Amino acid sequence: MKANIVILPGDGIGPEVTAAAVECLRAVAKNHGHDFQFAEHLLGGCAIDTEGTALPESTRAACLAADAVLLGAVGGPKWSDPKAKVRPEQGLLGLRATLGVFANLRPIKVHARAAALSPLKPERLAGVDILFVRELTGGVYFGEKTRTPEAASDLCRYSVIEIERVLRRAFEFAQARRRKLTSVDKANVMETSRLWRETAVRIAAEYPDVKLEHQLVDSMAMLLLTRPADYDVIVTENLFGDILTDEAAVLCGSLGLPPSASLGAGKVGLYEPIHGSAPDIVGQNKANPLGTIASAALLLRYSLNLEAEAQALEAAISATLDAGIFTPDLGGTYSTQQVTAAVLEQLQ
Ligand SMILES: NC(=O)C1=CN([C@@H]2O[C@H](COP(=O)(O)OP(=O)(O)OC[C@H]3O[C@@H](n4cnc5c(N)ncnc54)[C@H](O)[C@@H]3O)[C@@H](O)[C@H]2O)C=CC1
Ligand SMILES: CC(C)CC(=O)C(=O)O
Ligand SMILES: [Mg+2]
Repeated sequence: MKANIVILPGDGIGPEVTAAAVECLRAVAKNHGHDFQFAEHLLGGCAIDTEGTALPESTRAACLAADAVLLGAVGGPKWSDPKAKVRPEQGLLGLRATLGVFANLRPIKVHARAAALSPLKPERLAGVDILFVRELTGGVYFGEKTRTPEAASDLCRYSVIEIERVLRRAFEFAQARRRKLTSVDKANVMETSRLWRETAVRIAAEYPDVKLEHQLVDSMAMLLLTRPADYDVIVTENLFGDILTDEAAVLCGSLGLPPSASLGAGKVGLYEPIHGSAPDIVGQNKANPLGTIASAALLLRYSLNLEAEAQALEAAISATLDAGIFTPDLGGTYSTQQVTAAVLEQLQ
């Protein structure tokens, strides 16, 4: 098949990990007789430096016209002055809104050898397989912001439509998995959460085969570490999902491992690792590329409908971890390029 894939390396370790994923996608294309065309564009701090804006019009247009978009990460200390007028993260939020990708899938799978590096006891990690569905285009990240010398505010707003559409996605994923859905909110305090919970109860009637439960976000943060194997699909709003999924990465052994797929009603999906630009390790050939390579596997699955190819890439990642070929975040001594070479070898 022919596919046009936009690559947004971004900032920090973004270019290192996207280069690794592109190599893997090229290998998959070669092995299976596909024609993937890659086009790189600017997003984030690198775009601010050259274009004065975090999401240039040329990037926006290229993403809208693509079959799929693969992103590294944006941001870093160079662009983090609190008084800065434009910020790299605005570019990423703008891209998510432009593509309308309201459902951010963040699968948390535990690979036994990598998870041995987790601070959690191995018996707690046995059988962990969670799919987070994080609402991605609403809530406090997108609400009105105010600032005076004395005070600041960020509005958290959700419409019923925004809540319904992401809940339906989550129920559908739960139907195809173990038929349990945990909806996470802060309904004891927040009005948006009360609307979220009310909507979840109403939508649940459409999915009688799925068991719905509610969990407050603060206790969820604790349960994720004490009883992680109890969860199947977890659906939550934007900010809670951002925080809980970085916490859940601890179950995997490193923030460098979990991938993500952001999907909406439109044709273009956005794929990115869940981590940020890791300024502390940039340019050292130390970044774990597996979260981005696994995001490329999700791209094959959800945007290109190439399930066998997605599975082949996931199996190559798994075999690399089986062999203990770890970057330093997993306690290893292998470089980004050596880990990528090991995945490529597994793909042969
Ligand atoms: N999607 C995106 O583009 C995101 C961007 N950011 C931005 O990234 C910048 C840094 O944020 P932080 O809070 O430091 O979060 P971070 O996720 O960049 O890094 C947190 C820690 O995890 C490590 N880490 C992250 N990814 C890794 C990988 N692939 N391999 C090995 N180690 C890895 C880093 O070295 C660091 O010690 C900020 O400007 C932030 O706004 C943060 C999260 C998401
Ligand atoms: C806007 C991003 C920096 C938010 C984030 O941390 C994420 O999506 O994981
Ligand atoms: Mg995050």
